[in-house]
Amino acid sequence: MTAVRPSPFPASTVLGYPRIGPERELKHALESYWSGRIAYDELEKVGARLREDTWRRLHALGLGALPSGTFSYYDQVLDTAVLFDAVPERYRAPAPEDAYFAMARGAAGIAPLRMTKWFDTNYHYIVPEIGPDTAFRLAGDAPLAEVRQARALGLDPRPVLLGPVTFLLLSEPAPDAPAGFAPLDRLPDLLPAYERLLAALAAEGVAWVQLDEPALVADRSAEELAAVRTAYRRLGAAAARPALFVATYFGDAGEALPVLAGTPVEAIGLDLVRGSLPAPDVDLSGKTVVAGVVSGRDVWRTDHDRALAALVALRERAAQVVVGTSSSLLHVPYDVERETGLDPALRERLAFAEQKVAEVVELASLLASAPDGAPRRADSRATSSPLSPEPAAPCPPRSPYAVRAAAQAKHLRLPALPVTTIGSFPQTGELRAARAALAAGCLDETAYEALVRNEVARAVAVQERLGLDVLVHGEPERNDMVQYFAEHLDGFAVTRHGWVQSYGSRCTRPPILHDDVRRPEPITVRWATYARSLTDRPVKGMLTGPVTIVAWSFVRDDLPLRNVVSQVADAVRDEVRDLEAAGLSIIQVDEPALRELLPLRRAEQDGYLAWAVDAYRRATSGASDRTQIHTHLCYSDADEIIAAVDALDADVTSVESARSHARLLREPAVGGFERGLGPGVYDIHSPRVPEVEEIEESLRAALKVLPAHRLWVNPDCGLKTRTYEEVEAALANVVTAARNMRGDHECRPLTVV
Ligand SMILES: CN1c2c(nc(N)[nH]c2=O)NC[C@@H]1CNc1ccc(C(=O)N[C@@H](CCC(=O)N[C@@H](CCC(=O)N[C@@H](CCC(=O)O)C(=O)O)C(=O)O)C(=O)O)cc1
Ligand SMILES: N[C@@H](CCS)C(=O)O
Ligand SMILES: [Zn+2]
Repeated sequence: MTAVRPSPFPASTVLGYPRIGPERELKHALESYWSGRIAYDELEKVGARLREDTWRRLHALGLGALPSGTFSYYDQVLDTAVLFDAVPERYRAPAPEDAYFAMARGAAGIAPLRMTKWFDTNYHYIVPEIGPDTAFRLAGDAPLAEVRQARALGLDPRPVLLGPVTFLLLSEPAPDAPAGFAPLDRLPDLLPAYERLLAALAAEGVAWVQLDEPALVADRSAEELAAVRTAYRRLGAAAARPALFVATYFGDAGEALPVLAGTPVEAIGLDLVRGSLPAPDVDLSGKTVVAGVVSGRDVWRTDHDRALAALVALRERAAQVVVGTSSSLLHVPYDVERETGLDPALRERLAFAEQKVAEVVELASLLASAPDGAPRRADSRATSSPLSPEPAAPCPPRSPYAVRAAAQAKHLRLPALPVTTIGSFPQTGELRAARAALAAGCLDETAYEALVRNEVARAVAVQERLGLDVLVHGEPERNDMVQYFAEHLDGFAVTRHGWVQSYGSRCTRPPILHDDVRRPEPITVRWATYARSLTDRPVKGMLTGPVTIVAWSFVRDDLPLRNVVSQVADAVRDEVRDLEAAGLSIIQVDEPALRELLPLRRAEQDGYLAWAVDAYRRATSGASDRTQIHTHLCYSDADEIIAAVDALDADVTSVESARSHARLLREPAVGGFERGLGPGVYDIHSPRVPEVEEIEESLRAALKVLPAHRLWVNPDCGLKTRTYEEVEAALANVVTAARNMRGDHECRPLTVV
C-alpha cells in the first residue's frame, strides 16, 4: 500500500461538526424515542436528515473535505465500542439499539456504563469496559453506510473513527479483569478489527480515513508511545487501506509527534491553537499536515495573520498543508447569525461552527496565494498581549476546620449520616415552557414568579415529607447552573440558540464572558429566603463556583484565565455574604468543573490547581465559622485531585462516585480527608430507582474508610433531569437506607473529633 500514492487531501477541512441539530432535532427525537412516542425508524430518519443537512451545508460553504462518522445517537466512544463489538454480556439485547442505549442509560435492573468528561471539555463520553476476553470483531457496517449515504448526495466524505490507542486508553478494565490488566494490553487483538474496517473502506473506494487520537496530547509513557508506533506501523502496512490521517487535538502532540511521524501514516493533524508549531527536528517532509488553526473550542474569530503565519511556516516543512480546525466543532454552537439579540459589536467578534468553516475555507484560499517566506508570528501559543490587571487583594482565610466544625455542630445539630441533595429538583416541562413563554413575551413576570414559587414550595414539601435533614429550594428559577448566574452578572452575554451537546440528549448554552465581571445585585437570596420561610429544617443556599462558571462559558482570551476566575470569585463571595446575612447557615458552592479544567500535561497541573483552589477559597472565605460551606464535584474523577479537593477547605464535599464504582473510596487519601464527605449513593443520570439495599451497600463501603460522623448521604448530582416520580421513590429509599444505617451506628450528632 505504501507504494500507492494517496490522492491529495483537499485544501480545507474540519475535524467534526455539531450533531444535535440547529433546533436540537436530535435531542427531541431521542427523548421522544426513549419515552415511546416514536419508533426507532423515526429516530433513524431524523439522524439521516441531520447528517445530510450537515454535509450539504459544509459543501455549500465551500469546504474541501467533508467528514462522515461524526454523527452519533449518543456518543462516539460508545459507537466505537459497538463497532468493534466491545459490548459487555450484560447489555446484549435482541435489538442492537436496545444494547446501545442500555450501555448509555441503563436498562431494567442494569446500571449504565460509566460516563466521564471528554478530556478538558464539558462533553461526556461513555467509558467502554474491556477485559482480557473481550472478543473484538468488526460488527456492522456503520462507517460504510454513512459513506454510501453521502455519496447518494454526490458527496465523497472522509470517515472519522476513534483511533485504537485513544479508544483503549479511554476504556477501563472490565470488573472481572485481573489486577494489573490494562485495556491497552489488548491492542494486538483490536488492530485486526481496524484492519478489516480499513480494507472494507478501501474496497468501497474511500480515499482517506481520519483516526482521532486526542489522547496523544497528554503525557504518555514509553509503553504508550510504543503502542502508538505499533498501531500505526501495523495499520500503515495493511495491504488494502485508504490513506491514513491521524488527528491529534486539544493540545500539543509533543513527544508523540515524532513517533507518529515515523510511521507510514500519510497525514497528521495538529492543534495549533492550544499547541505550537512542531519542534524543528521533527521530520514532516513526507507528510500532509492538517493544520488546526481555527479553534474548535472557543467562539472568537480567528486572527488571520497569526494563522497564516503558522500555515506558511509549516508549508516549508511538510509535503502538503491543509487548513483545518484545531478539534471537532462539536464544542461550539451552529450559527452566530441567529443571535440577533447580541450586541452587534460583540457579535462581530464571534464565530460559531458555520463561521469557523467559512474561516477555514478563506484561510485555505489565502494560503494558496500567499508567498513563501518567514512567518511574522508563527508560534500560535503566544497570546495577544494580555493586559496585566491589578492583582486581587488577598482575603483573610477562614478559621481552622476544627474551630468551624465545633461552631457548626452546636448551631446546626444535625444527626449522623445527614441526608441531603445536591440542589436541583426536577425541571418540569411546565417550568421550561413557562420560561420560554416569558422570554417570548407571552407570559408576564408575575405569572412566571408564581410558578417558581409553587415549585419551590413543592420541592420543600417533598423533602420535609420524605424526612431529609438539609433541604434545598430546588433551583426551579434556573435554566442552567451557569447560564443563570451569567444572566445576572455584568461581563457576560447569553445566546438564544447557542446549544452545545453535553451528553446524550442534554445540551447547554455556554455564556460568553467577554468583559470584566461584576455582580450588580444579589442573585439567589430571594428564592433561598423564601424556601427557608417554609420549613424549620436547615435550607442550603446554592451557588455555582468561580472555576465552574468560567469552565462552562466561552471566555475572553485577552486576560489570563486565573484573573478572569478571580473576578468571578469576587462576585460569588459577595453572594455568599448576602446569603449568610439573610440567615442561611449552610451554603453550597458547586465546583463540578474543578477537575475538568485540569491541564492535560502534568507539568501544568500544580500551577492550575493552586490558583483554582485559591479562587474557591476567595469565594468562600467571607463565611463565618458557624456557616457550613459545602461543595459538590461530579464526573470529576475527584480521586485524582483529592489533595486539591481537601485544599478547597469546604466543610462538606459531595462527590460523584456511584457510577465510578466507588473508585473514590478506594483512594487511600480519602481516609485522610478531614472534613465531611458525601460520596453519591446513586446515579442520577439514569432513570433507575436505586434499591434500599444498594444504597446501604454504598454506605457500608463508605463507612469502611470514613467515620460515621463525617459521612453525608446524597445522590451523585442534581435531580433536574429526573421526574418527580423517580426522585420521590429514590429519595424515599435513600432516607430509609440512611436511617437503617444510623441504627447500626450510634446515633450521635454530627460533630468533630
Ligand atoms: C451538571 N452538569 C452541567 C454541565 N454543564 C452545565 N452548563 N450545566 C450543568 O448542569 N456539565 C456537567 C453536568 C452534566 N451536563 C448537563 C448538561 C445539560 C443538562 C440539561 O439538563 N440541559 C437541558 C437544558 C437546560 C436549559 O438550558 N434549559 C432552559 C431551556 C429549556 C428548553 O429547552 N426550552 C425549550 C422550550 C421548552 C418548552 O416549551 O417546553 C426551548 O427553548 O426551545 C430552561 O429550562 O429554561 C436540556 O434539556 O438539555 C444537564 C446536565
Ligand atoms: N447544584 C447543581 C449542581 C449540579 S453539578 C444541581 O443540583 O443541579
Ligand atoms: Zn453535579
